[in-house]
Amino acid sequence: MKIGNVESYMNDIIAKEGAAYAVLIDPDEKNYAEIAEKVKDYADVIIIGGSIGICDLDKITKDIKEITNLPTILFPGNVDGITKEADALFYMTLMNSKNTYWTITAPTLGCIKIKKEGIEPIPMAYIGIEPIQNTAVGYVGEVNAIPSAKPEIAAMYCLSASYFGMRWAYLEAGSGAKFPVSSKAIATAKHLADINVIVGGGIRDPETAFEKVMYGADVIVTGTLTEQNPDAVKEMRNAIKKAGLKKLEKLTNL
Ligand SMILES: CC(C)=CCC/C(C)=C/CC/C(C)=C/CC/C(C)=C/COP(=O)(O)OP(=O)(O)O
Ligand SMILES: O=P(O)(O)OC[C@@H](O)CO
Ligand SMILES: [Mg+2]
Repeated sequence: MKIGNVESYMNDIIAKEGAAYAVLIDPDEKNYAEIAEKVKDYADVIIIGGSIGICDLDKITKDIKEITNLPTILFPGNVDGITKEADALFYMTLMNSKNTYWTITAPTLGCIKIKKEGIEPIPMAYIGIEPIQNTAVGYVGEVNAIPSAKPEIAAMYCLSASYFGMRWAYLEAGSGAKFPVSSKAIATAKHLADINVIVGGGIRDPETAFEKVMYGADVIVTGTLTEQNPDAVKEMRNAIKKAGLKKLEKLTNL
């Protein structure tokens, strides 16, 4: 399967800047247009999705695209999270769900529409990490949460995902998580698996974002922070890019 434009764009940013910044906009958020306006100059991509969504996704996605002029990637909470207005979609399997609906059936039920609408699928292993069990995604996705004290289990899922041919793994603590995915889990995953690692859930300040990138995160996602305070996006971007370049320097000086 060939790599599409949005995925190549993300790979280029990661190669040149060491890390990319994805702002999650929940289409259920009433002030999505205001958020889009405020983040457009600082996010690299906008990911659009909600874990319990009843909204006019076509219009909202079109509006966000027009306002930001950034690549939009769907982050579907179910088969109703697909719209032709988006540039790409995380074709995701919730790898450690107890219910096969979330590991294989939901994406499969969506794949023909994704093909028909010409949306670029980005294969992604979506991996739920403690404290995801206390968040909407953990509940809806019936996740068998990986203990935060067991980074090697998270890393094992990333290696497995890479052997399944996935190019992206999303270590997810859950939207609004009390604490983010551990840096040890990120570093262990990057050490073990040749896969791009997205980290999201509970990242509320630039210092945390900086640390997660230094430990290996290729993409940082913020949703709650930038929904509540879109202006935070500027210092988040600065921290992510500063860490990204530092990480690249370290790698080239090996
Ligand atoms: C690829 C296709 C068509 C479907 C995949 C469907 C799968 C596997 C979904 C995984 C389970 C799930 C509920 C994912 C939701 C991901 C998401 C949009 C998280 C963000 O949720 P928020 O809306 O920010 O959380 P709150 O509801 O707490 O605000
Ligand atoms: O809302 P936050 O906690 O930033 O989490 C973002 C994303 O990982 C949610 O799926
Ligand atoms: Mg939400």
